[in-house]
Amino acid sequence: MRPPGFGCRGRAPTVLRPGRAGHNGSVTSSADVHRSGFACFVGRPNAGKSTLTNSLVGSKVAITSSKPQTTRHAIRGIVHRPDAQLIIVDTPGLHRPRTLLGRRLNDLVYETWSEVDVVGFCVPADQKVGPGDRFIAEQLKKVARRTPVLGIVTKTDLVSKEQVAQQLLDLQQVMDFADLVPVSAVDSFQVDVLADLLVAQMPEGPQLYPDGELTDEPETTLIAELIREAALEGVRDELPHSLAVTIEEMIPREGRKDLIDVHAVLYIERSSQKSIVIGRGGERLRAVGTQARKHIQALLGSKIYLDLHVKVAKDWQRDPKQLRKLGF
Ligand SMILES: Nc1nc2c(ncn2[C@@H]2O[C@H](COP(=O)(O)OP(=O)(O)OP(=O)(O)O)[C@@H](O)[C@H]2O)c(=O)[nH]1
Repeated sequence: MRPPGFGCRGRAPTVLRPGRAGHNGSVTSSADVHRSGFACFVGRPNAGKSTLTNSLVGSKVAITSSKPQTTRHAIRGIVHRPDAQLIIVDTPGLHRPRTLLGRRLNDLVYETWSEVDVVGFCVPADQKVGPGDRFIAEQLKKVARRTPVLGIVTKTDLVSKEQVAQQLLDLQQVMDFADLVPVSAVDSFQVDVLADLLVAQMPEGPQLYPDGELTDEPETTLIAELIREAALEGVRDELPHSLAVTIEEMIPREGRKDLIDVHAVLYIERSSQKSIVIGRGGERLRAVGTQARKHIQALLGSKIYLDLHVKVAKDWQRDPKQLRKLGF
């Protein structure tokens, strides 16, 4: 269920910024104001958007991986602060679509941009600002009149201070930003500053989610994503895009209060991919299960038995019926 306000841009136009003069000339201190709203991060695949979301939220809600285009769902992380509630929508990396899945992912990105209060454009510090970034900037300019865009240089821990400064200058060339900020999610450098900048763009508003809630994604979606994340580790280039995970069943074990049975299916596109996912004597699949189980148990706060099956859904990325079945 969407909380009130999401997707509604018709909110009070006069938003008092903390410490800034309002229309009546009075200065509003941040202590007087509670803000709430939505933010999303955009950027090339692998720019560090999911990791930044997790760092801001302080918990693993979006899956991260060194494989590009890992994120497929608009998972929202929620940042709770005394003065604000910031809901972060994690979008897939924008790219030139080659398949039906690719086009659907891009549509999801554009839809999200028009619904949020602020967009953070992420560019990694260790890669030159390039055609991919300029492509995104061109698309962002279309929404920038309505939605403020922050320029975020990510992964600053990977380069020198001088390179960070140069990257900020280079990023500034591609479009006008409401603000520019360098961050590192890995060593938490300036993540709090970024949170302040995002919150400053939120309208005044009440808390939209209860205290302690970190995401409104269904638990099964998070669990499926954790399994996919584990399965992505160490697989070769073309396979990541062929993997999809569904949770078929999740039930408490009869007579056991402390154990949940989770039955999941890992889909691939071709039977030739089966041996890669399963590994010799089932070795790889077992390792995937062990890693996923660890994260799922942490998420649920309960022991689980994870039953993983591998099935072939032939060319599912190009088949509308199968895409629907897999939740896209
Ligand atoms: N050193 C360093 N690595 C980072 C940082 N943030 C992310 N990474 C790494 O960069 C890779 C990509 O990070 P993600 O957060 O998955 O990137 P993403 O932009 O969400 O990627 P997509 O889902 O493909 O769009 C992972 O290997 C992360 O561990 C950072 O601040 N410092």
